[in-house]
Amino acid sequence: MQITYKTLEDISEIPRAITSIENSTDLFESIARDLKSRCKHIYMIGCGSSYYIAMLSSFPIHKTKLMYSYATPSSEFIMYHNKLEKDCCVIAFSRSGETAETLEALKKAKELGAYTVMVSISKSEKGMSIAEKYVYVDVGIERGVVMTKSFVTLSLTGLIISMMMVSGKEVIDLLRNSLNILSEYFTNVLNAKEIYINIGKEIALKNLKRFVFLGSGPSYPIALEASLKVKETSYTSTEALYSLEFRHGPIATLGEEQVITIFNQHDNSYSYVYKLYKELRERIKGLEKTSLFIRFSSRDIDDNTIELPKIDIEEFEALSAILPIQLIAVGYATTLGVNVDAPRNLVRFVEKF
Ligand SMILES: O=P(O)(O)OC[C@H]1O[C@](O)(CO)[C@@H](O)[C@@H]1O
Repeated sequence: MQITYKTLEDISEIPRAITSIENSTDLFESIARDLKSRCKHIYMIGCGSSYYIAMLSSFPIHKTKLMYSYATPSSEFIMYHNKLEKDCCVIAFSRSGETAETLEALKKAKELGAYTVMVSISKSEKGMSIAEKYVYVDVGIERGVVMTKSFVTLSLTGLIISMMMVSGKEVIDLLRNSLNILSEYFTNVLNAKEIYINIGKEIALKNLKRFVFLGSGPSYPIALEASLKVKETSYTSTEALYSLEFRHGPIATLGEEQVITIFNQHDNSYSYVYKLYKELRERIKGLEKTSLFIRFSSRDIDDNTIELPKIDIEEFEALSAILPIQLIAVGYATTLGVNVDAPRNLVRFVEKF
């Protein structure tokens, strides 16, 4: 049976969204230049998926140490940040531009003397009235409640602005090339989408109801987002951990019926995470029917691996795994009978807190 969901339509528009992002690089460059001239400390905030976008986007700055970048949920910013450094800037990510905690956090940031920026795919009057700079990325509306196309769009926008802040003009060619590779990969995944939807179906038919997502560095926010995507579409118990943290306690769950997903991107973490993957696979020999392994990587492809594109920007490689995960989540949830377009209790944005 052909599945037609708004969420799937949103996912199918991701390559087109990347074209819009490519066409906005001049805008992103001017924003990066402006931020670079004003700030030494950057806070990136958001709620839910938008907080994970903030985490991913802060990574390129964080690793250079040229400036300080911190990612924090909007709510934590409200409750725990009563003083900010000099030359501080707060960048908020929000699909709607309307989430109550994010707007409140921006107001507070402004009062504390920070320069405030909001990045959104919506033209929110509230957001525009609070943020000093409003970055609207036009990729069309998102019809589903869960963030899919918007997650990729806002992540790429944040990453591009961050990279432009800590690099020279030479980064533009690298970014364009990487966006092309990413778009081509996503198009190929979408052309073969039944493969990924069927992985989700199979997991549901095996009755596996626990998911663990392991990621390091830029893959950690992707693990968090993957975990949230499966949780909010299927109400299943999911968790995300830093990869090697699995050995420190959670390894006791090995042998339980569960799906373990490892993001093994090609950067400093590669050999450590690959070693962990091989070790875990060895330990569950004989239990493959109930302990399913999914590995995402661009290297050492084996039967458990979903191949990622080779991209020089590690954050882009990490992000590439999200589209297959979104399709797996849709296949899993719909097989369990959940309407992924309208998950229980979930609203498009939280209006009060
Ligand atoms: O990006 P926004 O619109 O601020 O929303 C953030 C979060 O709030 C929700 O829209 C609803 O809680 C989530 O889907 C999302 O992760």
